Amino acid sequence: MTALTIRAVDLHYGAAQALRNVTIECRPGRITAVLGRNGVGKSSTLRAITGINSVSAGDIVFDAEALKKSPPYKRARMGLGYVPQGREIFPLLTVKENLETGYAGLKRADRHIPETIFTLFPVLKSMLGRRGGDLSGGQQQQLAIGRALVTRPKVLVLDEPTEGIQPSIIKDIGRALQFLRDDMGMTILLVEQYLDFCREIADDIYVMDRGEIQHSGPASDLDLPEVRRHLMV
Ligand SMILES: Nc1ncnc2c1ncn2[C@@H]1O[C@H](COP(=O)(O)OP(=O)(O)OP(=O)(O)O)[C@@H](O)[C@H]1O
Repeated sequence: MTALTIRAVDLHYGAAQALRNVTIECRPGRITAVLGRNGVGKSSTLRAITGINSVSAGDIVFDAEALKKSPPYKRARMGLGYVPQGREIFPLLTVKENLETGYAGLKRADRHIPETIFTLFPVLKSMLGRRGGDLSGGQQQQLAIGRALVTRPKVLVLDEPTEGIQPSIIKDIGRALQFLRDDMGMTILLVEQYLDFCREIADDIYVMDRGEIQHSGPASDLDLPEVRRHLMV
């Protein structure tokens, strides 16, 4: 099982500072959730982890190795899977072809779609030949998670997996993430605005406000009024 640590990270967009001294410990084989309103820096945190955005201070430590300036494709090859906000499905490719885009960093022998993906999300199997753009938002989210799983990640990071999705599919996604943690030992980090979802599935919860971590602790022991105060606009 693999640990992921975000250590004292600052991130700037030009002169504007989006992250200030952000430290997050993702324990191996656990689900960590970062909660926060729109625009507080959740996506920036994940883009710093994946290497899409460079940090101006601090580092990301993956499996005891500091990633420094390692580019996104190398991080993916090390076992970092990413499910971006808005899903970023290729609308004109079929479901199967979307899944196969996950093959890029894999050895030839590993270039197949693990059956687990269809066990977790049976709808993908029945829609393999359909275009990504024809799927509902919830089905696209399942496809985006499936595509990340094709890369055989050790650590999976997800950007607002419940955004704009109907409750029954949110439940399916929650169950899938718990299965990946409990049965596959995966380390999972998700950023969210939806408190109840995080309380249900996460082991550790961090609360972010204005680019800083304001609060953190085990999900079983949350100071709910304090968390809600940070989530209110
Ligand atoms: N590419 C960019 N250039 C300049 N500023 C940016 C850029 N991306 C984000 N920001 C700013 O950085 C801050 C943090 O944005 P970020 O997207 O990380 O927040 P978020 O918590 O993920 O919000 P959301 O839920 O809306 O995605 C915001 O003030 C945002 O306007």
